[in-house]
Amino acid sequence: MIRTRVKICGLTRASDVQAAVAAGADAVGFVLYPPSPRAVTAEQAAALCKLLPPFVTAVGLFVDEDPEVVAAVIEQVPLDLLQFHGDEGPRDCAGFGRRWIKALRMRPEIDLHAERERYADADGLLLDTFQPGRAGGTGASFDWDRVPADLAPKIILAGGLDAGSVARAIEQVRPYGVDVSGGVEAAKGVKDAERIFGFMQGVRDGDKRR
Ligand SMILES: O=C(O)c1ccccc1N[C@@H]1O[C@H](COP(=O)(O)O)[C@@H](O)[C@H]1O
Repeated sequence: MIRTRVKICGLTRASDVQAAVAAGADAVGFVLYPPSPRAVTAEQAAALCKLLPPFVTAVGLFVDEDPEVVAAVIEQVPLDLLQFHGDEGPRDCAGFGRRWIKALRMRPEIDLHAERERYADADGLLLDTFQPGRAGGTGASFDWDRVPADLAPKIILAGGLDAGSVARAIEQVRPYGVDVSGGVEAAKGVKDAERIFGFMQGVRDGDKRR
């Protein structure tokens, strides 16, 4: 059985990191984008990374950040993977000597095959809902029929997922991984352990059907 990998994003508290790890998350995400209500400083992210056991990936999320700032953050925070969630081009993403994924917001006109070619060196393509004026983390989903089946092994599906929808999403899209933020929160930046566990159960249910 193929196991869908899970990233829980937007963690700001030690207890939430511990809940994500206990529930079996493969990766946790720290939002290093100051305008986000889920933003953490590099100091906070470094402290939260210390709570991670081996085999759990630390992901740093950036949105059109100054490369010097990204470089300074990764000096300070032991991030395993960088997530670029803005309009960064492939060369912007590749210049840090770290593995990276590129978030693509599902604009109406997006050509995912062209984006796959453009970001051929990415370790994954994260698909998030497009809402004008929003960088991401909208809590809204998009039409999963728009994801071509041949791209699925490279796709991390995001956007409005929660315990109630993730099994269906996995069954339909068969992505490499799923990513959730708002769907496991009690309030922005405050995760809810029960919702995290419910989400992981949903992933396991989806895996039985994929
Ligand atoms: O979480 C944020 O505040 C955020 C801000 C800017 C860009 C991306 C952000 N979050 C990412 O958005 C997707 C979907 O989140 P949600 O489940 O719909 O709330 C996910 O990759 C978050 O990491």
